[in-house]
Amino acid sequence: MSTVDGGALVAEELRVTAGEHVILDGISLLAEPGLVLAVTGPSGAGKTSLLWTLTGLMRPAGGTVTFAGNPVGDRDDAVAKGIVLIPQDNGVAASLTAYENIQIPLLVTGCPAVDADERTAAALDRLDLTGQADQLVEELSGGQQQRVAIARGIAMRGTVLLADEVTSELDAANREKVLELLHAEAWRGAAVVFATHDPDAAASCDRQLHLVDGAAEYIGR
Ligand SMILES: Nc1ncnc2c1ncn2[C@@H]1O[C@H](COP(=O)(O)OP(=O)(O)OP(=O)(O)O)[C@@H](O)[C@H]1O
Repeated sequence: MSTVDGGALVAEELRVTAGEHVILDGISLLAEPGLVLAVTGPSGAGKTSLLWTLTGLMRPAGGTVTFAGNPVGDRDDAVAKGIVLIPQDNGVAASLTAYENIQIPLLVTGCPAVDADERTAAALDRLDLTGQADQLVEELSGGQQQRVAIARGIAMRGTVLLADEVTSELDAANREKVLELLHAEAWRGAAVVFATHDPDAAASCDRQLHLVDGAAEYIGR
């Protein structure tokens, strides 16, 4: 398994708005390499908005996001810094195969073809999807599609992995497997942030940032 020379992802005093609506106010976050940070909170608490802000998809109205001490700008800048997002809606292309959904982003980000093939096969294997490699994503179940999205995110081998509700459609066995994979990503050296509704899943993480009414508190060490 390759490792990354990761830095910390740090958000300070984030204020995130949508028009007049204040989604997050004064949120600070530390995601350290080697650890899995759970972001919890009720539906609408702002978990997705927080992850989108960390990866440059939403621009904060106030506050800062830095990686390894350098400001995170737009999405392209976040990608260049190795900040990988597995989105809540999976974001997989229905008309491509499972294999293509993982391989193409690797090729687009400059991974040599031989390495892309090796990483794609390995990621499919880790999610028990080798048998579905050549199936179109639209032919897969919701849980299988979610696992393709996770395989794609893991194959990117990011410095930071932001995983948004990635166990919501999985059975208990697959949920356990995915939690193990998130911890394996941290052991590889990534800083992992996992947004979840699931208290048991959150309890398995190293630390928990709980969002309520746009504010946050840390639970755990
Ligand atoms: N583009 C937007 N325009 C207006 N309101 C928005 C926008 N994006 C998010 N919101 C609002 O911000 C709040 C937080 O939404 P967000 O999706 O971040 O919450 P969440 O904690 O991820 O919720 P869930 O657990 O249901 O996915 C919600 O009230 C939502 O309606």
